[in-house]
Amino acid sequence: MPHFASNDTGADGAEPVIRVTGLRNSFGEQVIHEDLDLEVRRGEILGVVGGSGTGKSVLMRSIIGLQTPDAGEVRVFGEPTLGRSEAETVDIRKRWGVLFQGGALFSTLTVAENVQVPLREFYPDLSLSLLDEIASYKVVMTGLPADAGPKFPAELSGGMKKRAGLARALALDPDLLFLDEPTAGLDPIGAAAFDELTASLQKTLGLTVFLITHDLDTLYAICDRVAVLADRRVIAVGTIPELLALDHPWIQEYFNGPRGRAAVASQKRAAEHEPAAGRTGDGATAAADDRRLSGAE
Ligand SMILES: Nc1ncnc2c1ncn2[C@@H]1O[C@H](COP(=O)(O)OP(=O)(O)OP(=O)(O)O)[C@@H](O)[C@H]1O
Repeated sequence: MPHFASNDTGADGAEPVIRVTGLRNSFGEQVIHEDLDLEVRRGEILGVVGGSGTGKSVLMRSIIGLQTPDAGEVRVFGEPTLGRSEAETVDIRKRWGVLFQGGALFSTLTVAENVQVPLREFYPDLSLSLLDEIASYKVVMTGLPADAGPKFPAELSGGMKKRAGLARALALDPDLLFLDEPTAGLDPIGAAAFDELTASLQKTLGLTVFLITHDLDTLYAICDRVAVLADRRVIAVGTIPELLALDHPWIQEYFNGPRGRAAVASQKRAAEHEPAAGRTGDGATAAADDRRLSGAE
């Protein structure tokens, strides 16, 4: 069950899990974010979109403390995270998991050892047998075959690597999950399977998910709301119908362009023909998806 600090639930019970206010990031002369605000609500999957280089990953890195902004405030679970030491934020960092772009697995470690990295970092006294047990559980939870644990990343397909990265992100039973372009590089069937896994885990584990993506199918299939980055800030946040009602050229081009129309058509087909196996399914097809993933990549 997600747990929250006493001060992170407002009077309406909807205090955001992440609140970014007035964020500014720059690299030399290049200003990436200026006065950026964003809130991520408890229990939602928030998709984060924007053109290449608009600063989606830098935003995520600012939230998780890998990038020090020039200005602004970041609160996670109601606690400020900027300007605080690793020791001061350890209780917050334990409560999130991150799947970096490309999986970012350590190539010299097995899948099981990769999953154990955050466990060893935050719980150095865990016994080897418990580490193994938790890793095995997380591997299976993400739809990988049980024998994937002793394998090295180089022995895995692209889809399996993503699942291994997800297993590592879930190692600490987080409340909050960051996914940076999780379906990039996957074929459409593998991407659909990964979306379904994300939605299923989000629901089962009660996760809040911050999901950076370029994949319109993912947005339509599993995101509750979408935040749009442009002009150095978040220009809009809302459901896709809410965004479509806005008269912003990038938003209109993005959602109503050929790829956007194809994503809508694909959603309609899935709803008409395969309601249980569409990209918002309940995970019942995970085994079949996994077989396809393994075979397809
Ligand atoms: N460590 C860094 N040093 C200098 N510039 C950086 C650094 N990290 C990111 N940038 C620059 O910041 C900008 C935003 O990068 P970021 O990776 O956040 O974009 P993005 O929106 O995630 O892009 P994409 O969709 O292509 O992944 C880019 O112009 C990038 O070159």
